[in-house]
Amino acid sequence: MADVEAMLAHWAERAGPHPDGAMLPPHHEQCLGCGPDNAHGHHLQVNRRGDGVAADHVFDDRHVGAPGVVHGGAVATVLDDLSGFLLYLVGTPAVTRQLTVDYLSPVLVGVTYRMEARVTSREDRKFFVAATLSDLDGCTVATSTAVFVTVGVEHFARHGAVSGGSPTPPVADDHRDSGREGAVGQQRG
Ligand SMILES: CCCCCCCCCCCC(=O)SCCNC(=O)CCNC(=O)[C@H](O)C(C)(C)COP(=O)(O)OP(=O)(O)OC[C@H]1O[C@@H](n2cnc3c(N)ncnc32)[C@H](O)[C@@H]1OP(=O)(O)O
Repeated sequence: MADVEAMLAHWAERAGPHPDGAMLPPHHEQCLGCGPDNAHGHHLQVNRRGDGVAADHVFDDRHVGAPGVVHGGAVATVLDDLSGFLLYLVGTPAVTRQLTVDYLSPVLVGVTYRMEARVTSREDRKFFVAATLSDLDGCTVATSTAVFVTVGVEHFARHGAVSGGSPTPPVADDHRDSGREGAVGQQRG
């Protein structure tokens, strides 16, 4: 197991509070959605906007599915990752338990899209999220809903380290966590 203390420090460094409009920190440097050091990543830059989060994003040739059209998995990746920035507003680490994407129109390579996500409700350790991906004319091309489940930072320490560079390879372990985990963060709203 990676160092839980290091993971706690990683979370504490990022947890905020973050004022309205502030750019939010990446989940970690190698994150596929937002990590600045992931050569294959989307490099999302996400800001707090009121009670939600927002980002502008341009998909490139690495993300293509049908010619000129962004792969649905890439669309799901950025919607998931953007939704995962809400944990900084909720105030606790959390992971996606379910993600549902509606693909309304083709998402195009090389076009700027505006993404927004917000928490729609909370219930015990779960929070429910809605997100949209729209073009700059305001036409929504994809939407998602997600269920996030709050976890303790030890959840992340089970499978690898978060400090910069290549992630530590996972240890042989149960792929599933045992029992319910407590969240460590302060609830902020
Ligand atoms: C250091 C910081 C770095 C911070 C880094 C943050 C990174 C974020 C990155 C972006 C997001 C990601 O990619 S996250 C990575 C992808 N996601 C994951 O790896 C999660 C994999 N899943 C798990 O590990 C596990 O399912 C847990 C730990 C989340 C929970 O396990 P569990 O305790 O056994 O519980 P489980 O059966 O899964 O159910 C959890 C609750 O969800 C409910 N539930 C399940 N599906 C639904 C549903 N469709 N609608 C309503 N509720 C649902 C269940 O009823 C239950 O409610 P109730 O009984 O409680 O009422």
